[in-house]
Amino acid sequence: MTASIAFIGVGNMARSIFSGMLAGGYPADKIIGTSRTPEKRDYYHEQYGITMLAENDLAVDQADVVVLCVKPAQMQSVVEEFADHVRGDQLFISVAAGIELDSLAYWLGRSVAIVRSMPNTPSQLGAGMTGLIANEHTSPAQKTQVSELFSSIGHSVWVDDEAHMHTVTSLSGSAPAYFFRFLEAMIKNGEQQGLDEATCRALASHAMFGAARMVMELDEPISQLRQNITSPMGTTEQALLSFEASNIDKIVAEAMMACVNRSKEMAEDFSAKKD
Ligand SMILES: NC(=O)C1=CN([C@@H]2O[C@H](COP(=O)(O)OP(=O)(O)OC[C@H]3O[C@@H](n4cnc5c(N)ncnc54)[C@H](OP(=O)(O)O)[C@@H]3O)[C@@H](O)[C@H]2O)C=CC1
Ligand SMILES: O=C(O)[C@@H]1CCC=N1
Repeated sequence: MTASIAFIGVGNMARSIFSGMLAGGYPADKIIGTSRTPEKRDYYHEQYGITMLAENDLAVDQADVVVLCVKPAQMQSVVEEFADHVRGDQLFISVAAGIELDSLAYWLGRSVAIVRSMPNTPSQLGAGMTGLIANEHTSPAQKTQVSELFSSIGHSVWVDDEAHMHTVTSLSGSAPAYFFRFLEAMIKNGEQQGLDEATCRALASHAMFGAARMVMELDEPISQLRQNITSPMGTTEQALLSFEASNIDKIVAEAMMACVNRSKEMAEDFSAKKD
């Protein structure tokens, strides 16, 4: 039987997940979303055909699976408000950065299956990547259910140590934004060289897409794929030398560690253990 799934907080990430699910054939009448904003409720209902509710507790009452999609700072108050409605047979999935399984369990107030996930927005195109970790109350069947859900909108990996979720955030959750920023810089320079924005966008994004496909589909070291483009005394070599002169490894490592450190800070700031 198809599970009823409630998304608590319909924003960018929830929309990315359920629109990917709908595109993959998940029935709209099995998806519930919540929002405090009447216009958003009307819009999402009309646009996607899903049920939209103002009350989180009513959504929880009707759901087999509850996906927690509010901002980390809002998670405690949102969860505590509906905690009285939680049933032991439900499965909770959080997408929030930094929020730990123990904190979620504490706020939910009972022994229940909880999966912490770190998805990303390409999920809306079925091209997502999600890191997952489950608490001790999650059964193998529930883990399979979660794998199937995230596989329907892309790929997923389970990690065995919750600390690795910070790394997952820096490698895939936040990473689409790094690549958007890189593309923005490339397009800006292409325009400065005289090409129009649309042409620059097409050229650079297809280069990024093709490169990503080569990495995923060819069984070759990435360094080899790079060298195959880099003719001695050619153009690519000059571009790469420029990156090295700016110490690209250091730039990227600093950005990723800034992401990881913020994720750790959020875990500390929004931990139930601080109550
Ligand atoms: N964006 C991304 O790429 C990723 C985000 N995440 C995680 O996803 C979560 C959501 O992020 P994102 O989607 O970007 O944020 P958004 O601000 O886009 O979405 C959060 C939504 O929560 C709703 N909300 C807030 N309070 C309540 C409430 N009491 N009841 C019901 N709904 C509520 C808001 O809608 P309204 O005000 O209308 O109620 C808002 O649209 C975060 O925890 C983030 O860490 C994880 C991976 C990637
Ligand atoms: O920026 C954030 O905090 C969220 C988590 C990963 C992507 N967006």
